[in-house]
Amino acid sequence: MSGIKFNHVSKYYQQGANQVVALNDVSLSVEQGEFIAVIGPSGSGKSTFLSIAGALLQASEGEVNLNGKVIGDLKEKDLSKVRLEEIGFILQTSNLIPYLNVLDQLLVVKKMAGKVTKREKETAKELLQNLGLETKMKKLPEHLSGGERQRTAIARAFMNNPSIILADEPTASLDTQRAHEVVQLIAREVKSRNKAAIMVTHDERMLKYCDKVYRMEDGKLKPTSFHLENLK
Ligand SMILES: Nc1ncnc2c1ncn2[C@@H]1O[C@H](COP(=O)(O)OP(=O)(O)OP(=O)(O)O)[C@@H](O)[C@H]1O
Repeated sequence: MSGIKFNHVSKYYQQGANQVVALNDVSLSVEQGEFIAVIGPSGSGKSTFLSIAGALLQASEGEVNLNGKVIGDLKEKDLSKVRLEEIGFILQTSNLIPYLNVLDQLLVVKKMAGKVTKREKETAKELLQNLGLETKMKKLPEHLSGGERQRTAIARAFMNNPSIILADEPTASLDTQRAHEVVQLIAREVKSRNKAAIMVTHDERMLKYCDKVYRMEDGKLKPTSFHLENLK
């Protein structure tokens, strides 16, 4: 199978003598070509959920399947490979490297792994062009607007053509117009290239771009009664 599947996943944290139940028996499947949103109050378990989906954190119980691989069965080396090759992370702040220009932000991982091929450079340029950054390729992050920085981070997340996209509050630092643009870009990538995407958001205006909306409450994930059709 491709995409993400959570099968009765729970996560517990030990806090002194107490055990915090951050995820409580979560089951969910996100198929290729599907864009889902997770909303919910602070502390409800959204970050924990996304970290487990991104193989950054292991579940305490249950099984997580990413593109047919059971994450709990993989060694750290294989987990790193999955993160690098199969998952594109888009975070709240763009986390760009201050001394690299926009083009190099996309190529830095390739550079570290060896030599950047002509083809890879072309791919990076095409991506930046698609995201409206063609005139910004040689600019450093400090000379970009918040929206341009976030679009650079998105281009970077798409660089490896990951089949899974995980976005944690991707619109938090953006104005309304940029926020819509950024989420539309994610939706477009999901639909045109058949990816599976999960977005954690507080921004209800962005839900209309998603296929399904779930609400996290006290570690439980439930489908919401948001009427997406009405939002469109
Ligand atoms: N490393 C940790 N150790 C102990 N408890 C933790 C840890 N990380 C999270 N928690 C607890 O687990 C619960 C879920 O936290 P989580 O960060 O997943 O929620 P969230 O919905 O992402 O919150 P927010 O919207 O504020 O980011 C909270 O009660 C939190 O205090």
